[in-house]
Amino acid sequence: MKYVSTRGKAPVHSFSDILLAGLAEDGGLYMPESWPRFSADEWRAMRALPYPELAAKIIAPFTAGSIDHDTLLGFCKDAYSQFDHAAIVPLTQIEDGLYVQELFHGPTLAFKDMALQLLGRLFDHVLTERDERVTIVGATSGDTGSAAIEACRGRDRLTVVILHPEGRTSDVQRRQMTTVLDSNITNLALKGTFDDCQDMVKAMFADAPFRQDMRLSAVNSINWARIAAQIPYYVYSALALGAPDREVSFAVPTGNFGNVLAAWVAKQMGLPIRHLCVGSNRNDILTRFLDSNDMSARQVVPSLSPSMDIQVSSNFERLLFEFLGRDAEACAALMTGFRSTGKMDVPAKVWESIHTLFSGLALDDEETEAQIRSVHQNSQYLADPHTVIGITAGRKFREPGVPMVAMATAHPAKFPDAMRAATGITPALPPALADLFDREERFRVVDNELGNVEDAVRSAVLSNRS
Ligand SMILES: Cc1ncc(COP(=O)(O)O)c(C=O)c1O
Ligand SMILES: N[C@@H](CCOP(=O)(O)O)C(=O)O
Repeated sequence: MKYVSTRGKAPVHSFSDILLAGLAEDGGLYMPESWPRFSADEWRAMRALPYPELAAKIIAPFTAGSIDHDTLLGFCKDAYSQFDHAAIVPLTQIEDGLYVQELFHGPTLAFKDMALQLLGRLFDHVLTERDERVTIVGATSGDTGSAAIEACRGRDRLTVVILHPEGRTSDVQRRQMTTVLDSNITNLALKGTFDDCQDMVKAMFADAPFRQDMRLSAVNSINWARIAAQIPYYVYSALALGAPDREVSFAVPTGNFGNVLAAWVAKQMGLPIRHLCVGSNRNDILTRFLDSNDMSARQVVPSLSPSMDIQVSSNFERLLFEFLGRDAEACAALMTGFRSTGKMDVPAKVWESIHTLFSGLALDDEETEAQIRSVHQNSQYLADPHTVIGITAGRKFREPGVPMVAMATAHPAKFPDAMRAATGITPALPPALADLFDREERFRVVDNELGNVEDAVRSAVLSNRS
């Protein structure tokens, strides 16, 4: 498979190249040149596959030409071997027509493990083949950071620098990152929001000499490999609920738009997905856009679902590119305009076709807390503050005869204060994390200033190599 940039001014690359590059040189995001498709018979034949085999089948067309199927299968088996549920991504019915699919059975208790456990292995493989090293710079609002750290710790071809917004993650989320003391891991607490962290990562990529010198790479969902590895769980639940002989809808709590984008890709690949419902907190730019074509960024406000405290959703660019008929020039113009004005005028026709497939629902903190309580009381299901937003969106948009699957993106133990306030229950951390609050923490607070952050990245690389 070859990959093109959404801004049309970067060279076409192979999977291995874009895995290491992360972001395209023209500031755009990589997209596959074409969509692989499976026939109804091919989907049916996948119904009996264990999750790692299903994952390898779905991801293989995207790695074709770079990584062969058997090698990929080995990585998938290994990546999902340490998940704490036999089904890896178990599906539970909580109401009539409404299901929850749990994506948090990996080592760091959030859906990010689904892709990052695989990415760590892919990075190692490609870097060993090429005898190279890279520096991963990542931005996190709480979950990507720990999943990336866990997947990459101790890998000597990788130096990892993660930026989190100071004081804006839960304590559990912060400690899951800052208590990992391996020499290839550095945590920076940026004085700012997640959007500032993500902007900082993009600014480092835009500094061509620095990018080259440090051999920068990415673990956020700007890296296409993240999206590819998030597709299989949609296939898994759709097949379990009757696809390809029945349509299925999904409800996804959304921030950077990477998770729901993977569902949309599954539809491009021929999976009969009827409707995609997006849930957000008060940082509701995406749901405002879906409701009324209002794509205007506001100040990021802290919420009970900190991982979704995001206003600039990177992966929206990929959707836009596709709905603009892959017109890279138009896409680049809209994205640069958005960057400079904080507002995007999406052509009405484009908005209408997106709106036909996607719907959005935003909940404020009070509603989120009330929904956690009500789902627990009515269905005996303990949903974390992100998951419950997806469940509520799914409930609103479900249609008779079409199963609605809400994605459970994080374990409730990551947000003990919110869970206790809503239900009186403090979910326990699993045994592997039971001593999290006794562990030593290491991180540096940095100003939101490019030079400072680049210096910190440089010294992380030097100290990891010495
Ligand atoms: C727990 C949780 N739920 C939902 C989201 C939103 O997912 P996405 O950014 O892929 O839209 C995130 C962060 O990305 C998350 O960590
Ligand atoms: N919610 C994320 C933010 C980054 O999203 P990503 O999927 O692009 O890595 C987080 O928890 O860090």
